[in-house]
Amino acid sequence: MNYKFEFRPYQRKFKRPLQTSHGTWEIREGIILRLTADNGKIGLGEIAPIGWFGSETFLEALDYCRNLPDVISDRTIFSIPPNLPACQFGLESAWESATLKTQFKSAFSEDKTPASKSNYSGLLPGGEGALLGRQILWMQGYRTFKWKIGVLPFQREVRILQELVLALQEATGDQSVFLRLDANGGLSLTEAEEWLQICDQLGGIIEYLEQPLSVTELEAMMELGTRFSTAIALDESVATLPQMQSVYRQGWRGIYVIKPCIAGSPSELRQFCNLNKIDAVFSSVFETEIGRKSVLKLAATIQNYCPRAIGFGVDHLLEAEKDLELLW
Ligand SMILES: O=C(O)CCC(=O)C1=CC=C[C@@H](O)[C@@H]1C(=O)O
Ligand SMILES: [Mg+2]
Repeated sequence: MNYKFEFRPYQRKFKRPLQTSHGTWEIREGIILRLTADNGKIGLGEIAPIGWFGSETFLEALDYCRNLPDVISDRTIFSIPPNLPACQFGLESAWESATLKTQFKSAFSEDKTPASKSNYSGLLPGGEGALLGRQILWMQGYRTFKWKIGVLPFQREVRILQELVLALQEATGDQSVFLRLDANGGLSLTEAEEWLQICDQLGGIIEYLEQPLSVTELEAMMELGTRFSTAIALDESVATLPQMQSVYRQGWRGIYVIKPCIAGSPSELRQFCNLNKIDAVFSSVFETEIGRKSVLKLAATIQNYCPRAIGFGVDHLLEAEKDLELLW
């Protein structure tokens, strides 16, 4: 089958530059795709790369799209090179929505009601902003929160964490509340041990410590996992499907924070998760609702994907989305 191929680059500003231990991120650049099948059916998809996180760069993705012909075949879509995982995800997702009839009932509803937010994890502002940010997200219905650490000096962050946990414990009635800490690979082994020691003393409210060490320290993170009760989750170490497969082969059976939009082929990702019963938490890359819809569709087909909140509580950090229909 052949498809008319159209694409439109977009930009979306963060309200405040996103601080991580990789640096600051001010503008999310991506590409919206439209495939029109011979029978007139249309499929939308999104390419939302994060070069510094492990996928191709935005410019590499744009260059790839510019070199595609106006009409592309199934063969082209399923032979995108593995060094372009965000392109693989975007094009295959658009193909799925232009060809597959399956509707899906996602466990993660898209409506903005507080109840639906309980299945989502809300990303808190870095540093002291987390305290006010938590109150705002709490009122919106979130009960799982993520906070980036390794941004301020250790002692200051520990003090903020203690205030955050106290506020959460006071606010919590009978509902379970979780806090995720994300170090973006920026801690030393000693700092990671100190953080895990503190987490273990907080009585289970810390769901996991995400990517405490750099991607080259898998063995050290596996060893940490045997010494502390707080779970460790890999993120940068499993940014793409080849990395997930390599880490699984090396014996990682802990949590995989999966960013489907930059991981690669959705069908191969589905197979990897279902075959290996991966303890997965799907995570946003600050894509638009087109990319998010593709991810929710994928999450609905991952058998044991449900118990953990999905890391898509990020919209509040970005400027309002432009109406993507106006791109055409
Ligand atoms: O995973 C989430 O809950 C939200 C998304 C998120 O935290 C991230 C998205 C993209 C890059 C990073 O800044 C960050 C992460 O490291 O997980
Ligand atoms: Mg992370």
